[in-house]
Order: sequence, then C-alpha cells, then structure tokens
Amino acid sequence: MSQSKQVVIFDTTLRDGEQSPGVSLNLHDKIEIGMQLARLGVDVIEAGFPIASPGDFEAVKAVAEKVKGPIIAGLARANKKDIDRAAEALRAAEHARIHTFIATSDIHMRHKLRMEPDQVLEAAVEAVRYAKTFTSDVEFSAEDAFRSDVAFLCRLFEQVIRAGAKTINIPDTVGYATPQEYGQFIRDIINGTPNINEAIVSVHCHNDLGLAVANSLAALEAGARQLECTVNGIGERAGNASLEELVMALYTRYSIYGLDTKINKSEIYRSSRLVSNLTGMAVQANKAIVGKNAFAHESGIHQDGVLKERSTYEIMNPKMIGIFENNIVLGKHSGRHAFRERLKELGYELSDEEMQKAFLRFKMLADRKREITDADLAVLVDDERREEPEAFVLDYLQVTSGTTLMPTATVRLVSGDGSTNKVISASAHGDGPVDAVYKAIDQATGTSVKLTHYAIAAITPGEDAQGEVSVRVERDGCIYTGRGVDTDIITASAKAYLNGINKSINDNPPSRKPDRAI
Ligand SMILES: CC(=O)SCCNC(=O)CCNC(=O)[C@H](O)C(C)(C)COP(=O)(O)OP(=O)(O)OC[C@H]1O[C@@H](n2cnc3c(N)ncnc32)[C@H](O)[C@@H]1OP(=O)(O)O
Ligand SMILES: CC(C)C(=O)C(=O)O
Repeated sequence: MSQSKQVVIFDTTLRDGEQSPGVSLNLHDKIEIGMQLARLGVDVIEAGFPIASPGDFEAVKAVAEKVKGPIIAGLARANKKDIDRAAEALRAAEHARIHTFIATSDIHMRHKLRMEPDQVLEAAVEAVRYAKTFTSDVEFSAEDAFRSDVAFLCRLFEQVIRAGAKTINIPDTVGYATPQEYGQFIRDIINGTPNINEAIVSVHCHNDLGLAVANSLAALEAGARQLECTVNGIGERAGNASLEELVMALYTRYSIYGLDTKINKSEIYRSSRLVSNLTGMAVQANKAIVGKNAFAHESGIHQDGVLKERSTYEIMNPKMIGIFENNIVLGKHSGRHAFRERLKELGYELSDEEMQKAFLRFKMLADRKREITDADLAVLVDDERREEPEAFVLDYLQVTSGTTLMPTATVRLVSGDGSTNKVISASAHGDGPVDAVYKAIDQATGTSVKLTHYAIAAITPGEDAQGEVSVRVERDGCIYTGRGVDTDIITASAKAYLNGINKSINDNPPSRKPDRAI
C-alpha cells in the first residue's frame, strides 16, 4: 500500500452530489462546476453515471471534452452495458477513469442483487477486467463495504486488484460507521489483503450520523490515501463527506495528520457558492468552513479579541479560502470596540460623547433587529448628528387597528428641557392607524399643523428592515420637513410627524421660509 504523504481528492459532486434529492444538473451546469473543480485543484472529478440517462451521458462526455487537468471518472455498475457507456462518454478525456462497483454486504447481496457472494465476486472481477480494456485507470468500489464481511472483502479486493483495479474504494454507503470502528475496519482490510500495495485505498463516507468527515480522517490515519467527497457535503440523503472540511482539517491540523492535498484553497469559497447556486441547495449558516457564520463574530468579547488579534477566536484565515467579507457582525451582543471600528471603516469620526450616544441607540435598535447592517449604522449616526432640540419626545405609543376595528392610538410624550420634564398623554381615533397617531399627537402637543406630504421607504434590506418616513407639515404658512426611522413603520410615522412639529416649534417666531428640507 502506498505510504504517500499526498491525499488524492476524488470529487463526486457531479455524481453522488447530484443524487441529492431534488437536484438535477444540466450539461452546462456540469461543465461550469467541472471547470471550477479543475481550478480548485481536485485530482479526480466523477462527472456522472453515463448509463443513467442520455442527458447524463452527454454531460459526462462534455466534461471529458472540456475539463482538462483532473482525471475524469464515470460510474458503472458491474456489467458490460454500463461500462461500455462510461467508456464511450469518457473517450475524449485527457485522463479517463472507469469507476465500477457492486455491493458486498449480505443485506445488499441477498435482498437487492439477489446474488450469492461468489457470483458478486465473479461479477466484480469481470467488470474490472472489462473496464481495463478501455483504460488503465480502473477504480473498484465495494458498495456497503462497511456492513460487509471483512474476510469476504479481503478475498474480493485481492482478486479485483489482480484483475487490474488501481484504486480500491471502501465505502460506508449508509453512514453507519463510527470513527474508531471505521479506522480499525480499514486497517483490517489493509492487513488482510496481500496485494493491497498495488492499489490506492480510497474511502467514501456518507453523513447519516454526521460522521462522514470524522470517519474519512480516521481512514487516513489507518492508511487510506484517496478521499471521496463533495463540495458543501451534498449527496444522497444526509450527503457525503464535505471536501472543504476534509481539506481544511488536513491543512489546519497538519501536525496530527502530516498529509497534503493539491487543493487550491483560495478557490474553496467560490466553489461552494457556485455549487450552491447551480444545485439550488442552500448552505446552512453554521456549516463549517463555508457557512455564512463560519467566520462571523457577533459577541462583543469575541469581537474585541479578534480585533486585537485574529487568532484569539479564529483557527483559520477566511482569506485563505477566498472569503473577504466582513466577519464582524454587529448585533445585540456586540460591544463598543467593534461598534467604533465599524464606524471608522464607514468613515465616521465621532466624538466620545457622540459615540456614547450612538452606541446606546445602537443597542436599542439591536434589541429589535437581528443584525445591524452598515445602512442601519449610517441612519443611526446621521440621525444622531442631525439632532435638534426636541420640544416633544415620543415616550410610548399604542395603536389598535384591523379590518373590523376603528383605528385608535394612544401616545405619551415627554416635553421640557430635561430638568422640568412633563409627561402628556392623549388618545384619538382616525381613518387609519397613522391618522389616529397624528390626531393623538396633535392633541398632546396642542399644536395645529397640516400634513401636506407623507412618504415611506425601507432603507435597510431584510425582513427586519428599518422603515423611513418623511413628512411635510405646514404651520403658519411655513413648511417643515420631518423624518423618522424605526423597524416599526407606525412608530417611524409618529417620529417623523413629531420631528416636523418640533422643527416648527424651534422656528419661533416662524422664519417664513417656504421650506426647511433636511
Ligand atoms: C451507492 C450509490 O450511490 S450507487 C449509485 C446510485 N445512483 C443511481 O442509481 C442513479 C442512476 N441510476 C439510474 O438511473 C437507474 O437506477 C439505472 C439506469 C442505473 C438502472 O435503472 P433500471 O435498469 O431501471 O434498474 P433499477 O434502478 O430499477 O434497478 C437496479 C438494477 O441494477 C442492479 N444493480 C444494482 N447495483 C448493481 C451493480 N453495482 N452491478 C450490477 N447490477 C446492479 C439491481 O440489482 C437491479 O437489477 P434488477 O433489475 O435485475 O433487479
Ligand atoms: C458507488 C459507491 C462509491 C457509492 O456511491 C456508495 O457506496 O455510497
């Protein structure tokens, strides 16, 4: 058996990955992913199962014609028809591999294949021999190997290697193994197969118990040197071992494994995005390496640590795998260090007092909104700087409305200069919830302004976007513009209206200017 320090990365995103329920890649998708896998630097691309359909045959053929560099493999059952089809699809490949397989566990042999073990052994040897007439690169897989009898497997492997198989794949087809067991299983096969040195030992792990990556790594420690995997870990049922997790585990924990791959790590993230886009399979946010949160820090203590020294909370550099997005996520767990840093990046230089006030407003907003975006911050800081003395501040607002209810609003305002604050409440009903709020504010402030314009816009993206309301109110012939921002549009409406009223009160005596745009 090869004791190389190099691990062969056999990518099966286009074959086992495409077996993910609901996924179907067309010829163009397969070429695009194939090209990207070549840039990623995988050693083998399993492009499909050519007998499966005319479309898959054409796609494997197109990948074989267009994608240069990696070995292109096609899957075939252990029969001549499948192997002929695979060989034909792979004819134009720079390096072609026929990957033939048959199940070896008692359950599969008895119930699915309805074959005796010796018939299976004979079919496997025959298939390898036949595939060898097309290419020197033949891989044999014993499907459901992990649930197969070790002695039978060793006997079978010895004979398929003798028939010319250059790679022996030992799948955990149903994701049943645990790492320690699987490592021992691989060791037993290596020790029990006399000519194993003439082939590369490969593993193909499924993720039914979430152990596909751990099992693959255990197999490497036992002597395996080819890993079968997929980008984003997609594949049949719970998927396959994830390529990016395997590669980064080997790289990050080199001192443990001492093994290399030829993967160009800076292409990992791009590959993940492409596969996700073309398969329509979203990557879960907390997925290791390529998930949206994999390098994101939300809590203040972590953010402070990372800003001071990245390695406090990061074991890998996201840039290495092609992630250049900001990894500091501002939310309710963030602290002043991260807040100040992001404002600096956005070009805001705030005094200590402004910073303190902006931070308090940020925390209040973060209690209502999952993630604070750069656009939210801009609104928050701009609002802070634009602040004028306010005769009335909105303290409380309650609105009831609905299809069978008369819209009614209750407002509580605080008025005064801070030392002699007065609390005023009022209730009113109106034609709609905003009208009811405006009537209640009119009563509470005792002012009479005329609303001449009302507009609403979402200023930040997402479900919990902030709404911005701008109004124009007229008082004594003068027009005043008011603006309010809030995650609740009725509250934003109330703030905008009060803002207009406050400006009209500040303008005392009225300046008679026709407008005071913000
Ligand atoms: C573990 C894996 O991921 S293996 C790969 C699984 N991937 C796929 O199956 C996707 C592509 N498959 C297909 O498109 C179809 O199943 C085809 C074209 C391969 C076969 O279709 P059909 O001829 O209609 O057969 P069907 O899929 O219903 O049954 C499979 C047949 O192959 C036999 N078979 C299964 N595996 C093997 C094998 N490795 N070698 C030889 N025969 C096999 C089964 O015993 C069954 O034979 P039977 O018809 O005599 O009972
Ligand atoms: C064909 C083999 C390699 C397979 O996909 C499996 O056993 O899961």
